[in-house]
Amino acid sequence: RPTPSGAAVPGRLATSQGANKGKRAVAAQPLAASVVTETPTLTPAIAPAAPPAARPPVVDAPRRRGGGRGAGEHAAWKSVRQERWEGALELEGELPLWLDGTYLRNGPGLWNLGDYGFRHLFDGYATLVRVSFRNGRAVGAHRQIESEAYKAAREHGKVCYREFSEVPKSDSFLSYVGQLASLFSGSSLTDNSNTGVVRLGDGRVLCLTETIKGSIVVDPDTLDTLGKFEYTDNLGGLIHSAHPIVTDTEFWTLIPDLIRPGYSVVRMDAGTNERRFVGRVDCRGGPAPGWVHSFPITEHYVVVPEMPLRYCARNLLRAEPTPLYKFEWHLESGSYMHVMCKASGKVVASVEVPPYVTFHFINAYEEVDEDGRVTAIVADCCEHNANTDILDKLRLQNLRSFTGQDVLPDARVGRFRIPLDGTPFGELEPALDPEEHGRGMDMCSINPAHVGKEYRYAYACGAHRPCNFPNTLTKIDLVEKTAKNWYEEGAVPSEPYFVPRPGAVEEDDGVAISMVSARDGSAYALVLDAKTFQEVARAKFPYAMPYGLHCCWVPRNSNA
Ligand SMILES: CC1=C(/C=C/C(C)=C/C=C/C(C)=C/C=C/C=C(C)/C=C/C=O)C(C)(C)CCC1
Ligand SMILES: [Fe+2]
Repeated sequence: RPTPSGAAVPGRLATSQGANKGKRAVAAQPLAASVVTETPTLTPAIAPAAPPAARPPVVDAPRRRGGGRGAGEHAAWKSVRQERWEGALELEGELPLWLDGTYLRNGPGLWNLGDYGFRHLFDGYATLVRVSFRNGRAVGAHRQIESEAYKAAREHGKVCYREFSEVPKSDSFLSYVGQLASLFSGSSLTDNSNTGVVRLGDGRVLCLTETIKGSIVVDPDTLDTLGKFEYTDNLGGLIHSAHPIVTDTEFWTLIPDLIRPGYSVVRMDAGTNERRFVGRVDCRGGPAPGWVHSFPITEHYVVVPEMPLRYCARNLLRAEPTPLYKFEWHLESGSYMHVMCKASGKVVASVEVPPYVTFHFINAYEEVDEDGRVTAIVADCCEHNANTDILDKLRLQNLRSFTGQDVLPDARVGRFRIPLDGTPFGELEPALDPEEHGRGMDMCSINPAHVGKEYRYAYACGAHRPCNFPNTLTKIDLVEKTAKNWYEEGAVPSEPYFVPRPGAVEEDDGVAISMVSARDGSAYALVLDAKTFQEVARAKFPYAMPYGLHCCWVPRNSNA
């Protein structure tokens, strides 16, 4: 059945119009009636292509369908029920009039294929959420990203590409051999771009995951999938950091080399599709590079982390997930931080540091002496006390079965100090007492004007214990070493994304926006005054929204 923009949504879809009827909803611009393309209650979010009996079994072991409407299961961990929606949002509070643009949030919002439920949070097919703010009003929308992986799953009713923990099930030995061959070429890896979303300096908006082929261009207004972002260089590689550093003029990323353990540091100018090789970092430990989900830069340097949680080619090939999925823990291999000069591509420091586990770097900056010489690099991250347990805690079964016990592993703001004077060791210490943010710490943002520079404030998810997942929003003051926390019983907030007020001078002059999935099944975009960390408004979606990961901000007419 065609949706308003003409896209076909498969199968048994009821189109209910006027989802906001009877509510105090205000549209930013006259909109056609808001449209929900919704599946009937309790049906899978994607319909299998044929009745299950007519097809070979797609599960290796019976698994209760996840994402159902079971009592006690939080809406944050249930699949989004509609392919797409758009409409005016009901407002509580007053939005600042200067807030003029679109907040985008990406994340794995669909964890079911028919009766088959995925295992891990990171497996879900990408759901892109938009909240556009104008004249004190808000319009919301969401849409599934049309990756090849998602389209194939929708068509065949089964996993067709290698996801974070899910792999296609071979129905014959021949197809198994075919899958192995395709793995080496990278063609069986997913392009399900469910992790990040960034606005490039030239205005294009990219959704990303860790496969290079999973870089997908979307339209920030319609949420249409516009196509693959084709890198026109010959740098090759299958995977890269899910979090490039993007500024108005450039894009930096890391490409791990799994054959000859190391990383290529590459840079792409805004307005082009061509990455250029800047330099290479050889790993100090083995047998493979450490996982580089993200990394930080400073004004003159790129910081390349090498943590003992390392990629594992064997695990990439496995048919069943291992305890650490595509990775392995190699404590004996050591933990390192490398620093590369952006201009020369030379490695200017490579130090051993205490063991660490991090997915998200917060920021980095240069420490200078009284003569203006750079003496050290300071790099901050959300650090999981060198404990990989967090990956297991993010299995959907664990997320859905909160019993009131405090099971979220402790995390902190880990501050590395990397001396540039040839000293072989670097330091890693907490930047503030982790009790300030409930010993939960991940999904961070900062004022974009401070990327690579000294900074004072970071916004992240923290914990109000007992909990099984970060359940607060926290504003960290790295100078005072204190935190301000937002908490609402039963709420699961996503990354608080800092949006500066145009013309702002102070670092925390702006708002922090987070999408919250509430316990009662409602969902809203929460707007906090970044200075006071008090709520200024919430814009409510008329349906439940699953948890999501990372965000970006597209100012209005930023391309005009
Ligand atoms: C690793 C490979 C792949 C997929 C990687 C993906 C989808 C990684 C996603 C990582 C994320 C979202 C990390 C977020 C961490 C958040 C934490 C720890 C929050 C903690 C709260 O306290 C494939 C693309 C599937 C294939 C190649 C290898
Ligand atoms: Fe991430």
